[in-house]
Parts: sequence; structure tokens; C-alpha cells
Amino acid sequence: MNRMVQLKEWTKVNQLVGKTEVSFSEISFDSRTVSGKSLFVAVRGVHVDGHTFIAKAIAAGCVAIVCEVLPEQGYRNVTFFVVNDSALALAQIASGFYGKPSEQLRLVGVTGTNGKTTIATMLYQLYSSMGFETGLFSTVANYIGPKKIAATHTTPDPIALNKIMRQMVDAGCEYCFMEVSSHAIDQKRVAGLTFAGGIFTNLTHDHLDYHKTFDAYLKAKKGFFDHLQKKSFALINIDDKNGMVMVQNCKAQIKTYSIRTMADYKAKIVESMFEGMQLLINDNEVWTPFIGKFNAQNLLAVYGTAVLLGQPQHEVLLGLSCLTSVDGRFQTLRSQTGVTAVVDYAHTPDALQNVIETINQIRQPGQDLLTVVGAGGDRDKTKRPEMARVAVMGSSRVILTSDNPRSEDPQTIVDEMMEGVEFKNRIKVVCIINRKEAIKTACMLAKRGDIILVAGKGHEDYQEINGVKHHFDDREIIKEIFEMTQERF
Ligand SMILES: CC(=O)N[C@H]1[C@@H](OP(=O)(O)OP(=O)(O)OC[C@H]2O[C@@H](n3ccc(=O)[nH]c3=O)[C@H](O)[C@@H]2O)O[C@H](CO)[C@@H](O)[C@@H]1O[C@H](C)C(=O)N[C@@H](C)C(=O)N[C@H](CCC(=O)O)C(=O)O
Ligand SMILES: Nc1ncnc2c1ncn2[C@@H]1O[C@H](COP(=O)(O)OP(=O)(O)OP(=O)(O)O)[C@@H](O)[C@H]1O
Ligand SMILES: N[C@H](CCC[C@H](N)C(=O)O)C(=O)O
Ligand SMILES: [Mg+2]
Repeated sequence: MNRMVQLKEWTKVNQLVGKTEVSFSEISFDSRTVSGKSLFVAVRGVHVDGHTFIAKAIAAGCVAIVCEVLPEQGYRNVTFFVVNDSALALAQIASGFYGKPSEQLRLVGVTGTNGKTTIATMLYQLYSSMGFETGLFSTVANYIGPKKIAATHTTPDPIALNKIMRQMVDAGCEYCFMEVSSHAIDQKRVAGLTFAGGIFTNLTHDHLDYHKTFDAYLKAKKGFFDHLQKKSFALINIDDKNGMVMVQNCKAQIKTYSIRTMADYKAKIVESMFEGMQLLINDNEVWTPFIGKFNAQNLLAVYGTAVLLGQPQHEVLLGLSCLTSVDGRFQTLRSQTGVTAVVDYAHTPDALQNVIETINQIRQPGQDLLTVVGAGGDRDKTKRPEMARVAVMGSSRVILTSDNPRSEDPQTIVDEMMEGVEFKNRIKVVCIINRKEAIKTACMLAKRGDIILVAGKGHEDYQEINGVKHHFDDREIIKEIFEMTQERF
């Protein structure tokens, strides 16, 4: 097949240098993994400029190069396509190369600081239960119908995205739900996709290491809605103060959801307990196995999306009551001695506050909340003191510990967290760097009826220390300790 002709159809080419007839069997943006007869796209990255690897890609057998600037050295038998923006070109070429699979699916993207995995996974569960072949891209895992594929990113790179979407279409998937991270929007990973709809959850403190300012973070998220097509929908959480800001320049049909004010989709919590909550969604009663105001909002987003995609209301409501918990999100474990442990992926101040608030709303007098929490290394440092402050404000006792320290010293991370704790509250806090020991200490301190919150790692089954991922699963450790406790009594 003459791919060159198509390439011009997929992306705007300013200049073509070299043979006009060229065909390639793969596309790649990484000279380290490129194999022969490929098209290499030189992308300016966060750390290095892909243009510096053009020679290496050619040496590895690449026959065509997409770049913003031609290399000084000329190459025979290699065709160069000069474009304005390689990252955008990569997204468009990847989509074209795999036959524009997003146009053959009803694709819905979920963006916001928190709630993306929860909403996308609930939608995947809901649509699968309604009998549709469905795809999912999430932080926890990707799915092609029932087939699970390991996830490396919250939102994969454009080649992986389109390749997997093609497999989804070929497997008969009609719907696909995906998380759209701010990194992905900024790096144009989703720029070649056609969305049937987009959901905005909320915007709070995270990733300022990458975006530098809250305004830049907001603009990245907003960019997703700026690019939605007129025929698609934008479903917005208007309980978030930036909800309507997201759609200021949006051409799509705008719909809103709220648990506080008038909106297209609204909910009220009627009753709440550890096992779940009774909701009124647009005046219909529904029992769901989730708790917390944030989950009422997540469920509304799911409900609104399904209705906007054309499902009958009563079927959606029935489906909501049958959803099961999302891996590592408010996952509860009970000991024989009457202690409840909650494992949750809260790794931002807002998420932590929401989870603690939710527990405190159902906690009875005399029951203590012991929170075990850390913060990731090589990530936004400014959220560290905030997370500790939030944890201490809402908990009876706090154990600050290590999350994924990555290349950082875990003690330094914990010290930076501690700076957010007022001097008078420091008596409530201990620091135990070893996460297993920290969890064990919380279990030791807990009495019948108490609640232990182990936050930050949720579904993760590893702890990343200096580039090595060691097996580590909060849930496994809690179970192991709970079993020990059982023997003791
Ligand atoms: C900081 C960041 O987001 N980096 C992403 C980015 O890579 P980069 O810009 O750092 O790449 P780079 O090292 O500067 O290299 C630039 C270019 O040169 C190429 N190169 C580089 C070296 C070489 O020898 N040869 C070569 O060709 C690279 O392939 C790349 O195309 O583009 C890559 C391809 O898409 C991503 O894999 C990579 O994700 C890294 C691994 C990462 O950890 N990203 C995290 C922060 C992330 O994306 N997280 C979000 C979730 C956030 C959340 O909401 O919680 C996610 O969507 O997963
Ligand atoms: N709608 C929400 N608003 C605020 N907090 C939420 C919401 N939904 C979930 N949370 C909290 O945030 C944590 C992370 O939720 P989830 O994994 O769904 O978010 P995410 O947006 O996918 O995060 P990530 O950016 O890491 O992929 C949950 O464990 C819970 O504590
Ligand atoms: N997607 C988020 C996950 C954070 C999870 C937390 N356990 C950590 O490692 O910081 C990130 O990469 O920032
Ligand atoms: Mg996620």
C-alpha cells in the first residue's frame, strides 16, 4: 500500500523531501524500539528532543521521517515529511494508520483531577452488563470486551491508543470509555480521536510539577473540551467551580450534573452506610454499592452519559444498582476483631479529604479513624504538606509513610508532608517509613469498631523504589495482618 498518499490526507505536510513513493509497515516515535521499514515521528519531549534520534532511527531501518525541522545531513532512500507540530501529526497519523477506529466506536473521554478511573470503569461495567461489547482505557487496566490488557499509562500514547482501538473495533466493540489525563491532552495523545462525548469531573490540586501553574493545568483540561465536535456532548460537573469554565469555548452540546444545584442530571443522597447508599437520581430511587458525595457525583456522570448515549433511563438505573466496586477505590476489609480497613487510591489533597469526610459521616461516636498515608516521589511536591494537613484534620491519628518514593529519599518526602501539620497537632502523627510496618502499627493501635484508612496506592501491586518495582499490595498486607490478629485473640 502507498502510505505516503494517505499520510498527506491524515496530516498537514509543509514540505516533502526524498522519494515520493514510500511505504512503511509500522509507525514509531522511539528510536530505541523502532524496527525496520517504519515511519519515525520525531517528537519534542519533556526531557529530550526526538529530532536528535533521527539518525539512529534511520540506522535502525526507518524509511520515512516526520519532523518539524530537517536534519542538516541529507539521507538517500529516506523520505522526510516536514510538519508544524510532530506530536499532533503523530496523533493524526496513528489514527489514519489504524483506519480511524475511534470513528467506528462511540468513544467517551473522562477528564478531571479525580474520578476518571471510577467513572470510566463504572461505564465499562454498565455497558458490558447491558450486553454491549465494550472497551476501556484506565489507570488500572485496559479491556477489549472481556479481554484484559495491562495498562502502562492512564492514557496511552497515540500509537498504542489507536492500535488497541482497532482491536476493539475488530472484536465487535460498539462503545469505548477512556480516561483522558492532563498529560495526554497537553502532549496531544488524544488529538487524532473522534469523541462522542466528554465528561469533566473536577479540578483540584495535582500535577503542578508538570503543568507548573494551576492555570496551565486548567488550560490543559479545557483543551479537551475546546476540541470536541459539535455533534458530541460535554457533560460537566457544575459543583466544581471550574465546571463551566471548561466549556467556555466548546462547540459540543453542553449538559450538566450536580448534587447541589439545578442541573440536567441531579442526585440527592437519601441514606448512606458502609455497604452503600440510597440515591434519588432525577427523582428516581436507586440503591448503589458505593458511598460518599463524590461517588454520588460519579454515578450521576455515568447516568447522564448513558442517557445521552441513548439508553432508556430505567435500564440505566437498574444497571447502576448492579455495579461492583472499582479495584482499589474505597475497598473495605474487615478483621475478626471488628476493625474495618479502607484501601483507597486517594493521592491528592481533595481525594483524601473526600474519603476522610465520607468515613467521618458514617463513623459512630467512640470509633477512631487511623489514617496511613504517604505521597509519591518525583511528583508534585506542593501537594505533600496539604495531604498531611488534610489527613490530620480529619483523623484521630495519622501514620505518615512511604508511597512510591521513586528516585527520592522517602524520609525527605515525609518531612515535607510534616510541614503541613500544625505544631499542636503533631502529637497525633507518627512517621514510619516502612509502609508495611506503618500499616501493621495502625492495625495494632486499632480497637474494635475503629476504621483504618490506607490511602494513596489503591489497586497498585508494587512499590517503586529507585527504578525498581517491588511487589507490594496494601490489601494483601492488611489481610495478612488481620489473619495474625485473629490468631492472637
Ligand atoms: C512526563 C511525561 O508525561 N512523559 C511522557 C512523554 O515522554 P517524554 O516527553 O518524557 O519523552 P522524552 O524522553 O523527552 O523523549 C522525547 C521523544 O524522543 C524519543 N526518544 C527518546 C530517547 C531515545 O533514545 N530515542 C527516542 O526516540 C522518545 O520516544 C520521545 O518520543 O511521552 C511518552 C510517550 O507518550 C510517555 O510514555 C511519557 O510518559 C512517562 C513515562 C510518564 O511517566 N508519564 C506520566 C507522568 C503520565 O503520563 N501520567 C499520566 C497520568 C497522570 C494522572 O492523571 O494521574 C498518564 O496519562 O499516564
Ligand atoms: N468524583 C470525585 N471527586 C473527588 N474525589 C474522587 C472522585 N472520585 C473518586 N475520588 C477519590 O479519588 C481517588 C482516585 O479516584 P480515581 O482513581 O477514580 O481518579 P482518577 O481521576 O482516575 O485518578 P488518576 O489521575 O490517578 O488516574 C479515589 O480513590 C477517591 O478517593
Ligand atoms: N497517576 C498518578 C498516580 C499517583 C499514585 C501514587 N501512588 C504515586 O505513586 O504518586 C501519578 O502518577 O501521579
Ligand atoms: Mg485514573
